[in-house]
Amino acid sequence: MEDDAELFYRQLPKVELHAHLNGSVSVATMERLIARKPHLNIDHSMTAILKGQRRTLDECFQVFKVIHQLIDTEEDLLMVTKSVIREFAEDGVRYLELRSTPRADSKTGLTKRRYVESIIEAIRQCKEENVDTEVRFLVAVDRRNGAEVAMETVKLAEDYMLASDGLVVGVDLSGDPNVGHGKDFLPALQKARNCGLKLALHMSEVPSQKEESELLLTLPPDRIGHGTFLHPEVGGSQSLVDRVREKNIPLELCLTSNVKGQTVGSYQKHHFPYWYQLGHPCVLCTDDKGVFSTSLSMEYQLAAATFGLSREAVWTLSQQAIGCSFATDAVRQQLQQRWALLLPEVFPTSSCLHREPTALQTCGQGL
Ligand SMILES: CNc1ncnc2c1ncn2[C@@H]1O[C@H](COP(=O)(O)O)[C@@H](O)[C@H]1O
Ligand SMILES: [Zn+2]
Repeated sequence: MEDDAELFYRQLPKVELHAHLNGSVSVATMERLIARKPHLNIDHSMTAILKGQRRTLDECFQVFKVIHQLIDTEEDLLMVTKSVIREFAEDGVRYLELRSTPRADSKTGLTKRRYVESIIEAIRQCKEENVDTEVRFLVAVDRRNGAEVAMETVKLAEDYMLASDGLVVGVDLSGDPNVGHGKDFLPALQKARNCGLKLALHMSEVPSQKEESELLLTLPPDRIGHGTFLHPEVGGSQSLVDRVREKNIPLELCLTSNVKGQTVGSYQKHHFPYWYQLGHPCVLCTDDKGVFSTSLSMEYQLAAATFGLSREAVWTLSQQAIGCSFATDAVRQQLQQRWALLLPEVFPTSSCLHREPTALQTCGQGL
């Protein structure tokens, strides 16, 4: 049975800005994939990290390798993408930016182009089927594949930005942070920027990336993934923090991912409050809801419980995420209207709407 808090967090309209497609596959969908490919001898313990379990970041990347074996045809991609979109919508996500690394597979005939097209097709089908969430796509550059592939990926993203009716909106830089150096990707990322693609870059996910982060900030990125080790208290620097603040670059923060992947020691030690207290734009995200066995509702609930956020503060947090999205102004406006309409539904009877004007002002902030 869903308790009152769970209901609140699920009903809360939410924006998901940091979700890797293949990391977001649910147990139910995994079951279907495993049944399709029994010869691979894969079981669930190899595709997800359950409650209370931890893995090193290295081990997390092994999990992705297993998942990639299960998703290697256009048909798999279409099915997986549609399921992931539906699950986010069921969890109350009303705007979703999915990201994924184009892969080719000579055994199945999958090409990088067909990879991207399958995802675009899934997004279109969900729209036709009235799945209640607006979806955009970021094409991911995997740092493990080097500079040349990064440039090809950006070209692919550029082509589909023009050929997808605005569904492809940006480029992500991700992959094992201990592999490769950001400087190798600067030309590709600069090219992406110049042709109008937005940049969402994983930065300072591990402590050794300080110099790389300084370099990537010169672009600058439009959003930062994790940014776990940017601030001086954890070995980053004040000048990094100052630059992120000057440019007002939103942070995509993924609590469960960071704790389960052991880049952060505990929920209490997460960098969310550091940035939140500065009034810096922070967006709660899942990263890999399948691999880390989480949902965006759970992430909001966890952040509220760990850092003592009121429901009004949680509402403001979810609403501010609209402004951090890569959607057009028109879509952002529609989302703002949607949030305004949903406010009384999420805060019934005892809501801030019915309280003293001061509470109303706090609650309606930015509407
Ligand atoms: C845990 N923290 C993380 N840090 C860096 N990159 C990550 C990641 N989680 C996922 N990815 C990136 O996303 C890919 C899986 O989705 P796609 O196959 O692209 O859909 C991973 O292989 C990795 O490159
Ligand atoms: Zn990520």
